[in-house]
Amino acid sequence: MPADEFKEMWRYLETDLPHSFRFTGSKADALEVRDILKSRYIPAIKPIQVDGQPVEPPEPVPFFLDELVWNVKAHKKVIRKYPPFKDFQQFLVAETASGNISRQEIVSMLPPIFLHVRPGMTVLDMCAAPGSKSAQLAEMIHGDEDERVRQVASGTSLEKLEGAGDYTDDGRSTGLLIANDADYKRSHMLVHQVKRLNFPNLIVTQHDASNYPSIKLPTTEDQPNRYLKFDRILADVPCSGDGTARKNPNVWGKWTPRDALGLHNLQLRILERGLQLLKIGGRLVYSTCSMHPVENEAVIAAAIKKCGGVSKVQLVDCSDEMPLLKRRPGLTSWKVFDMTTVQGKDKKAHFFSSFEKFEERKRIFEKEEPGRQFSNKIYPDMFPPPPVPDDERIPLERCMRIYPHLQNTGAFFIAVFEKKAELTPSKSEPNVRGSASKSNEGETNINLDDLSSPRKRPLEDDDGSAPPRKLRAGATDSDGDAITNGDHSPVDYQAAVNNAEGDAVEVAQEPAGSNDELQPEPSAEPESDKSDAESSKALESDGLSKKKIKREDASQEIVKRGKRGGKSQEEYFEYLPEDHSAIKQIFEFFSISDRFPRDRFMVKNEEGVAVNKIYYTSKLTKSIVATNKARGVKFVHCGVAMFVSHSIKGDLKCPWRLQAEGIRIIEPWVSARIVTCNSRSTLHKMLIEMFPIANKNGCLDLEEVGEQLENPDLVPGCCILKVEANGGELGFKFPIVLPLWRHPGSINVMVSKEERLALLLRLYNEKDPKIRNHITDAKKGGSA
Ligand SMILES: C[S@@+](CC[C@H](N)C(=O)[O-])C[C@H]1O[C@@H](n2cnc3c(N)ncnc32)[C@H](O)[C@@H]1O
Repeated sequence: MPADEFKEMWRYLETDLPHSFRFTGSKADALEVRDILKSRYIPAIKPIQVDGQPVEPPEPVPFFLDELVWNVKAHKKVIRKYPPFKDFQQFLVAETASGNISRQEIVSMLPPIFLHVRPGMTVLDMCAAPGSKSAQLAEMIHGDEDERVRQVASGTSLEKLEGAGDYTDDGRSTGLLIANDADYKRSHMLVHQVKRLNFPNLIVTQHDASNYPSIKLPTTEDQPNRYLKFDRILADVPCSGDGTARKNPNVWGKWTPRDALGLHNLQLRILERGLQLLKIGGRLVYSTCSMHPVENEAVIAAAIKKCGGVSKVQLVDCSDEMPLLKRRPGLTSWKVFDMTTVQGKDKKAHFFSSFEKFEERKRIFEKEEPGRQFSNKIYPDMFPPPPVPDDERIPLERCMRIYPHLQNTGAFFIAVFEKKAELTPSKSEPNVRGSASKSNEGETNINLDDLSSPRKRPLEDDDGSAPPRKLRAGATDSDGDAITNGDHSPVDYQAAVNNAEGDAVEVAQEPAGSNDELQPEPSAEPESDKSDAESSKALESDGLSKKKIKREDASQEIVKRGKRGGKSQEEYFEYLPEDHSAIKQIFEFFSISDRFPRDRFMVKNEEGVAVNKIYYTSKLTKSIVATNKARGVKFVHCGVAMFVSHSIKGDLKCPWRLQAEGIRIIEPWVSARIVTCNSRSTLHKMLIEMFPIANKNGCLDLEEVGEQLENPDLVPGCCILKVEANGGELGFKFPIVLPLWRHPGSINVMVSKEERLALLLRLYNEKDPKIRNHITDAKKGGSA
């Protein structure tokens, strides 16, 4: 990078990163919420002036389509001070809670876009926690299936619906996302994040990605041993995180060159495993939030070499993709940087352009300065690949480097691969350890029994050290060396880089370092089953006490045990037979079409008893979970909660109610117990009232909803409250479907407080603090 540009980059690195967010969910929903931002909040913010100068209102980021990604540059003091900004902030918080907005760094949104995921594809996210990119991938697999299912269920033939992607499951996407993370706590953060998506084509696993198990597919007559290969793979690997310095200022104090040296091998093994698991013709994106070539181009070059060269895997030239995204080409030459000390002091930086030069310098030091030690993690493949004939050359310039100054973002590295042929296993395969073996087609078959053995930790590195767990948090030096680098000014750094080969450069005194984690993480608490608690509160609100359920949902117990032990615990995923009495009862009560599959319902207890909750998964999810759970694949999560059981006082024809999470999946196929609402004021009444509301013979007039409740066939139990898109006087563009509990003389809407607040704000711009407090403060007895 030219010196002037480097200074410019440094200037940006020293400034705060603008906040950014993305509209999420199905495209139609995302566009609607975006339009509320554009029509309600932006015009109110635009006239604000600070010290006579107009403020910068939130604005869409130009290289993302459809204005679905926005930047907020205004300072937080301004946001706190001015009411239109405060309103906007309230909207952001509410929509984030209800899953329509996701706060995410701009650069972090890029890797999934370069994957070109379409509905129907099988996708693996190898290092997925906390899950922001998994959410993007899930949305892409989902496509516009909500709309398609609606049309198919109302009689349109599937063939008539055009569009890219496989929706042959009666309008539903046939695709699958497997989101994986090696870390127990982080994998539960991931579950928390992806659960909000209510996406049945999703599995969360907890494995070391560098040894990711081969996933078996159900046997067929001619193919007894079939393994899943993925159409798309994201390897957003653990990295030293220097690209996040704007967001995580602690990077300045904690970063050391050894972070990258310690991570290179793990990154390489993860990438290699990803390329093995990829279909021929499939795409893999490798990404880091680091600018360090040892974690980036060096990993890319080494992986291609180990996989058999450019005839097997190619780097894709993406220069015509996202044309408005400013980027720099990948590096083709670089130096490897280490920092040495003697007894923790006398810090010196060394740069090497080849492994030979490094070894030479090491030998000199061994003789002349025996106390001074280099990292023992410098390997030949960390250096630029040597010159080769043109047809073997790896075009590293096709990698993409996003620097902070190019468009006021964090830094990121992205490389896109396409697999051209089965891989040639390299002789010294570094990513296959222990009992892994090679099949004929370059597939690594891992003996899962070995992996689950406590004696043989699959996460261990060559030297027995576990891979870094605190990722992007300036991975602690794997040599146990406590060095942190100094406060490099651009001049120091440049001087060091330009210095003669391997010569030591004194590095400025390090500032008082902070021991804070670099990246504040969301709560690492394992996910608890909130909706169960919600549902019991809802019932208590009826004055109906929940009978003691004899058995807890086993998964809750497991989560609690897991929390105590901090270790992975077994989860249960038991599918119910399609003629199970509970399924039969539910299908009859709600008059659910026979076209809706009955064989994909699952419970999460060891005995497979439908006692508390019934979950729904996609077909492929079911076949993968059922085929692999006994093979030792660690499934952490799958399934969308669809039915919840209540034992309440009084006779109920059907004790099962539809759960808010799953209602949109099944509603198009339901033809009984639907209550429609086309009045703004009635819907408003139902949303602001936390307690059961009486029908028109009682204290509140529920207009046409009240009339529907007069129908004697609508016996107590769960109903669906339905507001059609663009229906009646409402003018809402959203179709709304919510679970509604019908009591003998009253009803209540069964959604969480957060969702209720978000709906009121979105649909009615309801900001009345009395109403909001009434909902927020509702204790037991409210339906939220
Ligand atoms: C850069 S973060 C991933 C961020 C994530 N893709 C997102 O966008 O939210 C890297 C993740 O890799 C995980 N990790 C570290 N070592 C791993 C390994 N050997 N296998 C799988 N995951 C690993 C960490 O727990 C961490 O959550």
